[in-house]
Amino acid sequence: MESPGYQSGFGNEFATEAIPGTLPVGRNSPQRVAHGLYAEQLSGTAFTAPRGENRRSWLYRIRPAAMHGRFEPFAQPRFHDRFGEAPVSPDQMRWNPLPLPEAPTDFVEGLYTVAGIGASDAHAGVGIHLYAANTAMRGRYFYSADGELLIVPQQGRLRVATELGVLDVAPQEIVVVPRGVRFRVELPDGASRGYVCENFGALLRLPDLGPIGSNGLANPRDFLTPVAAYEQLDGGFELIAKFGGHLWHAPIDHSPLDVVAWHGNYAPYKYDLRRFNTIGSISFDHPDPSIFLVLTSPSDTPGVGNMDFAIFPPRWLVQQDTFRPPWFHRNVASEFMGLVHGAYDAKAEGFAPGGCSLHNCMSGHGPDAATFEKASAADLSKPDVIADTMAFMFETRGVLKPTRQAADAPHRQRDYQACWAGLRSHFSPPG
Ligand SMILES: O=C(O)Cc1cc(O)ccc1O
Ligand SMILES: [Fe+2]
Repeated sequence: MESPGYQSGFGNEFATEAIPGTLPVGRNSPQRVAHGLYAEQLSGTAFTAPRGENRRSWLYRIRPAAMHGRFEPFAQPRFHDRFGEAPVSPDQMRWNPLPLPEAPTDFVEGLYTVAGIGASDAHAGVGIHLYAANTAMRGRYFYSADGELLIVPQQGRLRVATELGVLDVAPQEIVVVPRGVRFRVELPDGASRGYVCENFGALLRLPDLGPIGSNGLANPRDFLTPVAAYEQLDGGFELIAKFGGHLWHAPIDHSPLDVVAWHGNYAPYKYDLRRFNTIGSISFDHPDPSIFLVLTSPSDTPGVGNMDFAIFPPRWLVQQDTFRPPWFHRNVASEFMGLVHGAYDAKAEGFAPGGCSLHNCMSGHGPDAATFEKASAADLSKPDVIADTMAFMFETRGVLKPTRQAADAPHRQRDYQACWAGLRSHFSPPG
């Protein structure tokens, strides 16, 4: 399973063979597949979804996915769908980075659920998880039947070996593993950490660009899907599934990463966030953060995301007569933020790379007191450059309910609200 080669484009009809001549020509399911392989379809949308949304792939593999032992419950109590076990407070919340483990911990063992909304069987909402891990998954494969996984590494590279090929992903890149696709994560840099959004809703897609035109934001050709790569391994392995909010494991006597060729438009992909073409105001005012949208999972209501993935990349600020950082605001949407690299322009201190914050529906937030003072006095005759930074937001239409472990976590910053305490009243009425 070497050679991360990639095919470029978003949601394309890809076709790829690790052994030339494997894909059937002009049909999907011939009586006998080349090289003695099995044909298997993997669907990511309803069979009857409109053509523009329909996603499925055909996999030509050594053994079908049906072959494994019986599933039993798998104990990993930090990774689950029990959002909001206690009443959800409207408090603004922030956490320091999840501590890296000391004992050997692989990607699945290192997953830690922070918050979420909705459920996989309602096909709406998300689960938001962190991971902190230090060892490769050995003899172990994982899939989520509950949602696609948008993984945002913050520290350490990931080698994500999937049924459809291998993706090497570094901090400031993201990877999306579709619902159902089996994979193994290796950690070439050892101790590693990051964020995961498990999307229970409609599949992530590129947003419409409206008046921006036909180019800009995340461009389709910068999304990379792996070429086919397979491993032929027999042994006493384990298949772990997240299914209905619970974890299960079954014995499997071979590697499920045994797809020799595949074609279709349902496949994992990666994207380098530094390729994002950032568009902003060149006159006045700070635009809404929707201008930073990378991917969106639409809801049934036009224009309202089930989940929006936005980033805050390096950029120039040139606006005149403008308070340039993010404004104070309350939103109908709920905002979970993480920081991959550098510092975030609304928070002078306390928002560390690897940390996260949660500003729920209608909870007031915005720049901290130090940022407000500095930006209110800044010299606007010169542009500012925001360099060396990469923050992101998972924004949902529903309230994000923290898990009990996140609400009670020792790494939660109980004094977070103090960052606004220094915002004094400057009001001086005339006369
Ligand atoms: O709260 C935040 O920091 C995220 C954010 C950034 C921005 O530029 C405008 C609105 C917004 O919610
Ligand atoms: Fe916000």
